Amino acid sequence: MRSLAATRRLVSLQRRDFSNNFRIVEVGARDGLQNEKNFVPTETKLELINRLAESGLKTIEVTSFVAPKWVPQMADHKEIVKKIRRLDGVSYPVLVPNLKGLESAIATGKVDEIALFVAASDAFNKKNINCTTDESVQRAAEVAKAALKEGIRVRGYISTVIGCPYQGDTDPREVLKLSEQLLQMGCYEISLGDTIGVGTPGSVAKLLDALKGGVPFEKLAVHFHDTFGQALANTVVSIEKGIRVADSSIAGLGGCPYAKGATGNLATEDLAYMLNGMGLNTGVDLGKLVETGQWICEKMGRQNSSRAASAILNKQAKQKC
Ligand SMILES: CC(C)(COP(=O)([O-])OP(=O)([O-])OC[C@H]1O[C@@H](n2cnc3c(N)ncnc32)[C@H](O)[C@@H]1OP(=O)([O-])[O-])[C@@H](O)C(=O)NCCC(=O)NCCSC(=O)C[C@@](C)(O)CC(=O)[O-]
Repeated sequence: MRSLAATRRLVSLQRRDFSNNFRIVEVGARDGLQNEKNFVPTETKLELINRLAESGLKTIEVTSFVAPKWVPQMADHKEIVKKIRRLDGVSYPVLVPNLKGLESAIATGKVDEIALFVAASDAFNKKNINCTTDESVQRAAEVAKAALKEGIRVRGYISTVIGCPYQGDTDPREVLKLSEQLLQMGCYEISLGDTIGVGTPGSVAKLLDALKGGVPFEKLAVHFHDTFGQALANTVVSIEKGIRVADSSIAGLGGCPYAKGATGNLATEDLAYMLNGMGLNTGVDLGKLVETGQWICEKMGRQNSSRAASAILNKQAKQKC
């Protein structure tokens, strides 16, 4: 017979959904590259996506169907979705800002999942997608409706959930309202974006507590940028609160073109290393991730921002000597 204390512990764990499975949503090919000034050749992007899939990642955001005038790096979106080597069991979503983007994505005949995005700040929405928050919700609703009609799965992003570069701190109640609206539109998951990486375990806990009760946590993901070096700590807090999905970017690539000073996302290698250590199952091969991260950094002539990758590569180099 189980003791009363053990039963209480089990019930409490079940309530908080402490499942051992954790899904990493890889956003390096989109969020990671969109801010790069020099155009990354399409062939390099394709090889990056194919390598990421081979490392065991199950969701890889591959590009965005935004206006090339706004983000020239993503102008090869059609070619990308047509030429990826698709693996069974892997989803390859694309970011879509409006109906025009959705129509282009559908025309490729290859898109079965999209991601919509709105921000919890009028000022950021205006800079990023040239409309107010209310207009962005209306736009997102139209896109979601049209996508779902075509049998396309829809994920939703909320940006600036902690702070906005133009407006300051974000009120968690605004994030709650937007989350409910995105769920009503039919988004299967909401990714909470700390776009400029200002969050701390304190502010992230406050946000998640404000969402508790209003949004099912199994429908939430977190998307941390690492500007202040808080992304891993913020992820741990989110895990403690019951979240089991996080977005990250290989080698910590990235930054938002409309959020000056924001650095890349949490590095996928750092996230995978930490989750392994916490006994959470991601299904990814850390060694392959590290190779891919280093490969893309060498291709782009940039430094690898993953601390775990640098440590692993240093150790390997020493062993060779
Ligand atoms: C939304 C718009 C298009 C509005 O931009 P706009 O200028 O207001 O749009 P418009 O409807 O007036 O059209 C202007 C021109 O763009 C064209 N156009 C219009 N739409 C499209 C389209 N889909 N694809 C291709 N072309 C398009 C349209 O046809 C027209 O062409 P013209 O007649 O001048 O030749 C623009 O502001 C835009 O593309 N913004 C995207 C900015 C962006 O990509 N930001 C980064 C992604 S969000 C992010 O990174 C945050 C996230 C998700 O990662 C989470 C986090 O970290 O918080």
